[in-house]
Amino acid sequence: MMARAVTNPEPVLKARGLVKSFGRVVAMDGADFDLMPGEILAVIGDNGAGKSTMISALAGAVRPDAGEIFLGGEKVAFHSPMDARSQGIETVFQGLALAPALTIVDNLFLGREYRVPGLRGGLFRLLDRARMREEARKHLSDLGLMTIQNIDQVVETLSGGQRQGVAVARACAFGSKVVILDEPTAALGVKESRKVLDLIRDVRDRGIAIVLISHNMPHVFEIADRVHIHRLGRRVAVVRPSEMTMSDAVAIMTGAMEPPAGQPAD
Ligand SMILES: Nc1ncnc2c1ncn2[C@@H]1O[C@H](COP(=O)(O)OP(=O)(O)OP(=O)(O)O)[C@@H](O)[C@H]1O
Repeated sequence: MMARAVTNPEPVLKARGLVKSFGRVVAMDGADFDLMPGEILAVIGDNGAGKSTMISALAGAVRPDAGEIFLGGEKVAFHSPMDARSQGIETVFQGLALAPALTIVDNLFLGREYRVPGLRGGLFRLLDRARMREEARKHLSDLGLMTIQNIDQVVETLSGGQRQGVAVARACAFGSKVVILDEPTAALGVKESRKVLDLIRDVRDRGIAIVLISHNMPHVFEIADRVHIHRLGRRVAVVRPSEMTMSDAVAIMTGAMEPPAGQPAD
């Protein structure tokens, strides 16, 4: 009988030994990270554990002092968030990166507007509004966000959940491989959080790998495929919600409990 080949898929995004100090504070102290294709990976850790610093390094917003980052198996060095974005890593930073005074369409295409073809677009930078509106409508309806009736609505008139929805739609609309969401439900009520969680699952089901940083353990345990536990600047364990209770995960996070033997599994 032939042995069945067991191939571990290559992580979409991977980091090894990331280090970053801010003066005397060591925010990352040899942090490892693995995001597998098509998964929702939650990152949890106490305040100050270094989650944001690690995510910022993966998103091109922080330059690590040491360590390596691999995208699709290739070593990368991001020089800016735009650089990471152009290689397929979209990040919705905490507090949202939407411009409140602009419309939904304008926000979706902010920084990557379509120009009309020819001289009028090239020389005079004329925007191709019709194309942007058509695509905005398509992205929002693909993600089941057509409850937002009017794509010309100004973002500041939307509810918190709708805004988060637009930010997520924007992040996954542009051929991304990875979407990083920093506390996407932090400011939301129960109903709105639910919509955003459903949306995150939909995005995952469309094949985009998602990193979800959250302090909300019930949310994490509801939607994450795996949970990366961060403590004192590094990964101490990766667990599956189906195999560990929430209180044990929190105990590992705070140092009250040792991580399971053999952790973190590579
Ligand atoms: N730009 C900076 N300058 C100085 N110190 C920083 C900077 N960014 C982070 N730190 C410090 O690095 C450590 C890790 O911070 P970080 O924000 O990454 O943690 P966190 O796990 O995301 O915390 P929280 O859950 O509170 O957001 C903290 O001690 C923080 O004060």
